[in-house]
Amino acid sequence: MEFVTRTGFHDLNLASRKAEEAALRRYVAVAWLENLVGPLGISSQPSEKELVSCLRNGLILCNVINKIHPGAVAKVVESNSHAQSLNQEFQPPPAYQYFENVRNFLVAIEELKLPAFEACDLEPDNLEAGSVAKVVDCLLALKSYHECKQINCGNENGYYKLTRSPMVMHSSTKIHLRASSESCRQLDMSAACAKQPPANGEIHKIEDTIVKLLADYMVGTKENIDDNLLGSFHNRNPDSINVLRKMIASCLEQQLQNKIPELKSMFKDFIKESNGSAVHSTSIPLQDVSSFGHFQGSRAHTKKANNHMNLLNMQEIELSNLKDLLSRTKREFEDLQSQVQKDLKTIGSQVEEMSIAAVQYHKVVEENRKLYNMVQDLKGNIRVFCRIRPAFCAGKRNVIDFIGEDGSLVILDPLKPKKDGRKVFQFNRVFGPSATQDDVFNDTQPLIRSVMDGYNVCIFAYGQTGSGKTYTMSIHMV
Ligand SMILES: Nc1ncnc2c1ncn2[C@@H]1O[C@H](COP(=O)(O)OP(=O)(O)OP(=O)(O)O)[C@@H](O)[C@H]1O
Repeated sequence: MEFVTRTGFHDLNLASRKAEEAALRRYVAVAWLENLVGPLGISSQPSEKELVSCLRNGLILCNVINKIHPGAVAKVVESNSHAQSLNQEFQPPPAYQYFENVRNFLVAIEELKLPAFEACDLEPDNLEAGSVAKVVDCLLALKSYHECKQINCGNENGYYKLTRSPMVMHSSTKIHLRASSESCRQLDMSAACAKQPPANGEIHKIEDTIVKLLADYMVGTKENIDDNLLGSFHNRNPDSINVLRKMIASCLEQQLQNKIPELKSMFKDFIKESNGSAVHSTSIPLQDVSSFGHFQGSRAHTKKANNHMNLLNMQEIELSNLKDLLSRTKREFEDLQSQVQKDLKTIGSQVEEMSIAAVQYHKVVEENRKLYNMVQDLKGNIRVFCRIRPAFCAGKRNVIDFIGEDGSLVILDPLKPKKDGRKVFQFNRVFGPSATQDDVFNDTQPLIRSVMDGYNVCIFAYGQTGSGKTYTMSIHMV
């Protein structure tokens, strides 16, 4: 039950452990390459970039595979500066070498059914997470293939083990997956495995899948397993099955998190939201195979929760915007209110001033009216005007002797002697034959205003027939 005690994948040092393991694998690969093709011109413990720069031109790769499998790469594009480039690790090789040699190497690797990588994984300036690991995997697989080939004395169909961890090689209890026992299923990554189909039936397929995952996990995490475990699994031993469950669940979780890096942060957020406290995502117990379903469900739930959180955040932002708008509107409304009150006050004072002015105006008007009528009175309550009609016959004698501005009128009777024939009359005003209707109206108009002011006024005309009474009293429209 050593596995159970070593399944601490969730501790926070997982990343450093992985980096350490990757570095060890890289050193083993470099040591093997140097052993095979001589000094590479890099340190025995190179960085990822150093290793990739060294392998980038493809010469070393082609030489290695040709040593293991002569003729695997028929034509290696040599460079004059090959030796030099080996020593100068960062000198970029010509592009055609890079592409041709690396491409030929990868074709040969695929023909040997070994795990390959992509040409772009050898780009030292664009190293992606896991790209160098793929290169190292390929080299170690080639190494295993080589060792297997040596053990089987050139029998290319012999099985070889894909070493994932250098520590496995040094382990005293390393797995012998190559065992040909009938009771144990063989874990074979080579073409030979493909040539040996698994046992018939669905159950065997599932078993194969589980065993592959198990082995992958065990090798990858430096765990080990005794030969009895697979047998126990076949015998439905509950303990063994439980161990397998835990390992597979953990393995799947790890692989998922590696493939979907953002899953970790999503898990963190989800757990924070759910529990209200920060819990590391790797602390989520995935105890059995069914946990994977739960994990997937949790992922969907996390996505949903994230969507809800985003929605909630957006609504909170909108709410705060609305609050700001409301407070701004309130302030504007208050400003408007105070402004309106000020305006009302101003208008009130203006109205008050106007009403005072109006009262004063009325007083003045009243006073003016009184004074006006007083003037009318002083002019005389009874006024007598005399209007002389123009003569109709030109040949008739004129009896008007004199018309004074002060209202005096002198008449001369031609039939009587001069002294007796002269008659003098006094009126308020005398309108001569040439006076117009307007002249008469101008003198009458003030009386009409007195009528409007409430005074009684009477205007009448007196005279003999045809003297012009109706004509004078009528309004003459010009
Ligand atoms: N100032 C004047 N200028 C020109 N024509 C006048 C004037 N006054 C009166 N007449 C004319 O004299 C004529 C007689 O005038 P009017 O009818 O007004 O007289 P009357 O005094 O009213 O007569 P009655 O007493 O018979 O009614 C009219 O044809 C009128 O047009």
